[in-house]
Amino acid sequence: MTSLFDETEAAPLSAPTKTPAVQKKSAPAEPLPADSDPFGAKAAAAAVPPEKARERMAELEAEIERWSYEYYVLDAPSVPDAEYDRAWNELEALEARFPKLKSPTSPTLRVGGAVREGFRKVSHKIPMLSIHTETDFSSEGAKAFDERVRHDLGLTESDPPVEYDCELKFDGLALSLRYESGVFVSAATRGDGSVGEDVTENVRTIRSIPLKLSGKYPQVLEVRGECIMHKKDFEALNARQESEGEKLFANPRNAAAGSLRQLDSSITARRTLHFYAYSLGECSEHFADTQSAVLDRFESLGFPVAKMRRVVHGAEALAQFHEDVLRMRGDLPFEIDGVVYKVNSLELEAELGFIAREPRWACAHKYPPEEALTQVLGIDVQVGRTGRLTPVARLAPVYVGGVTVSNATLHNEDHVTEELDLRVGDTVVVRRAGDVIPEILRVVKERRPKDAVPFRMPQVCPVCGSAVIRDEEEKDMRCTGGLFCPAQMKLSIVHFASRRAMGIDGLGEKIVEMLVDEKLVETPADIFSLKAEDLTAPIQATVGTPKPVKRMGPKAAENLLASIEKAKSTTLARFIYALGCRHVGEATALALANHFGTLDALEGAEVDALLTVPDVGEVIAESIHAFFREPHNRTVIEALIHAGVHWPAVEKRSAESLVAGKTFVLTGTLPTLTRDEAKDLLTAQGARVSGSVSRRTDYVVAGTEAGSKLAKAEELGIRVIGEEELKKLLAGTPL
Ligand SMILES: NC(=O)c1ccc[n+]([C@@H]2O[C@H](COP(=O)([O-])OP(=O)(O)OC[C@H]3O[C@@H](n4cnc5c(N)ncnc54)[C@H](O)[C@@H]3O)[C@@H](O)[C@H]2O)c1
Ligand SMILES: [Zn+2]
Repeated sequence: MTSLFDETEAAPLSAPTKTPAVQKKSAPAEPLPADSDPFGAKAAAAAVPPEKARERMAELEAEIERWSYEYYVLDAPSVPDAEYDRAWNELEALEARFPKLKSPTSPTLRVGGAVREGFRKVSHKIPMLSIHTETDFSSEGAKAFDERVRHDLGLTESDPPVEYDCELKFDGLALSLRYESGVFVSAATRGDGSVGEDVTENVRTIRSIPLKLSGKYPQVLEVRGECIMHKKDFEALNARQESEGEKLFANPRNAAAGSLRQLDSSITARRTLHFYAYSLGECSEHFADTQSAVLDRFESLGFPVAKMRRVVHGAEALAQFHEDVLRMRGDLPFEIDGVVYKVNSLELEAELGFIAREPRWACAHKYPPEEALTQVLGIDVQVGRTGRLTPVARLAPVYVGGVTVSNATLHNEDHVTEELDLRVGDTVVVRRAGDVIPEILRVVKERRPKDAVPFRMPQVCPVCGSAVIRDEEEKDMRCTGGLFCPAQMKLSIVHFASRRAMGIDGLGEKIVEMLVDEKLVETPADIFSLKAEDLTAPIQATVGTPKPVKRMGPKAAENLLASIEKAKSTTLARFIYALGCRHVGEATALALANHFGTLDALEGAEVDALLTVPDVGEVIAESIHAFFREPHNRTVIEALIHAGVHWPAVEKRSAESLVAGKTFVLTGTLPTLTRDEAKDLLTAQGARVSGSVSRRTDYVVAGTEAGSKLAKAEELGIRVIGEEELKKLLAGTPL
């Protein structure tokens, strides 16, 4: 059982469901399986009637061209990668189905982007290619690649497994660094694969790139790798951009690309970029025999190479790497979108060669996308255990982060209306990374339907109908029906019964959970009408439970009833604290009791009157006022008093507290109060609490094991009191 006090509110988001293994062809809106066709792109391609194929292919080409331009040239994608990949996969599937219709300028034949104006062009003697992506996110992706390699190499089942080098697939942009006589001379982006942009001056500002090589190096050496921005640098950059009113970057990849492809290298210098080497370009001599040896040599020459890499044999070990990396993905300082498998022997690589834009000896095995597009069908409001109202977006089911997601939390009203400007009907980018609750990153405004409805938070609690107030400090809306609202009942009762509130021994979390679930207790007042039979009866057997379980043993029930009886006799301060009004801690409850003297006076107090109580500010006054204005709460309070809860009359005194302005020193262990609790109670009434005893000390409060402070007090003749006397002072009784 998770604790009732879990910080995370019980926003009962239906847990994302694992996608079914079988795909239902009839309903295209259904979530699609993670298998070979995660986005349904292939199914979509198969559904295109032949006479519509040409049109659809042209449409997809145009879309991909536009998105590529935004991504590679402007570094500002308008759609998540998954949306791009879906279009790409559909186009590829259509081209396979209708090879005659394939355009000679199809994006599937090209690598990446173009050279941005303003940059000098650089030709790559050895082209910088793309990598074939396995569309199957499961272990099948690794198997498919291994099978293809074995087939292409003409291997049979009796041949041994192929040796591979496994690496991370960095999500950044590819760079080629050129060294002559061991000195860095130039750097270029991939561009369209054969012509890239000269970014030499910008790359010089990346600290982890050596400007001079150490050890034995070839005369000419091109080191290729990925330029990336670490996650924390990305967040810092976006925070800075925001505070300066500049545009925000969609993700670390675009931030890295945007920072590197600056015409003014002083801007690049202000951004923290990193580089990881992963392949060899032009080289004036034999460099190594295997891909893993290439990386080892890069390392010894002073290049950063990712630690996480592995030489393995066969498909199963590839899949194992994929799985192992996924588990540590969240802990990496940078983003990856998958892993890369490469045939380790460079001789075999040469034998395998290339097709179109891709080498046949490597593949990218990606992870399910963490971002996807979907539509907001509605915004529901849920009530958490502390009464907080949380808007939750109901989404058209979408495959993201490896599961099908159908809702996302929206935090609070400002988040919906101001930060996101989200309306029902909007198309949004949803993100789900690791086990984190899905969230909406942004709205695709261009796709907003005309009739999209702005969101308003309800004025009453959707669970219990009590009034809702807004906590300006926390920007949260809360249900004020704390004593009545079923959503809050478990926590309310645990608090009500707690040691420092009504002090009902034996009414802990587990029992409260049972009492509320069994509907024996619906408000705190019901506690006082519990009977022994209620407590000892068997729990309603639910389907599947083998035998009925007793709610409680007879002895425990008897003890609980006795402590409930005893708790009826309390103090006004404890009672006020037990009501669990938001922001009213023990110290405030005591101040309220002393100030108003009776519950009636407190219940009837207006905000202005509440503000005159020491330590009660605007937020607390509003909260108290709203709490007692809520008729549901007053009904429960009446029922409590009717049940026999009572307290001795409080001697109404002037606002002047006996401890105000006095200096206290706390030492040793007090019987019931912790040091912090005692301190809070004192400071709430305007006392000072000091750490050391001096002539200016008025009282030393000593518990057991009091040490040197007690001795000092005696030496200086300062009054020493215990917890009982402290409580008397706090309650306004002179000693
Ligand atoms: N959102 C959009 O609008 C949009 C537009 C265009 C492209 N994209 C994204 O870009 C992808 C296609 O980009 P691509 O053609 O550059 O292919 P790619 O990024 O899928 O794979 C090739 C690239 O991987 C990188 N890489 C990272 N680690 C590597 C390693 N260890 N070894 C070798 N290479 C490594 C290199 O930069 C290489 O150029 C798409 O799948 C899509 O996700 C998105
Ligand atoms: Zn409520």
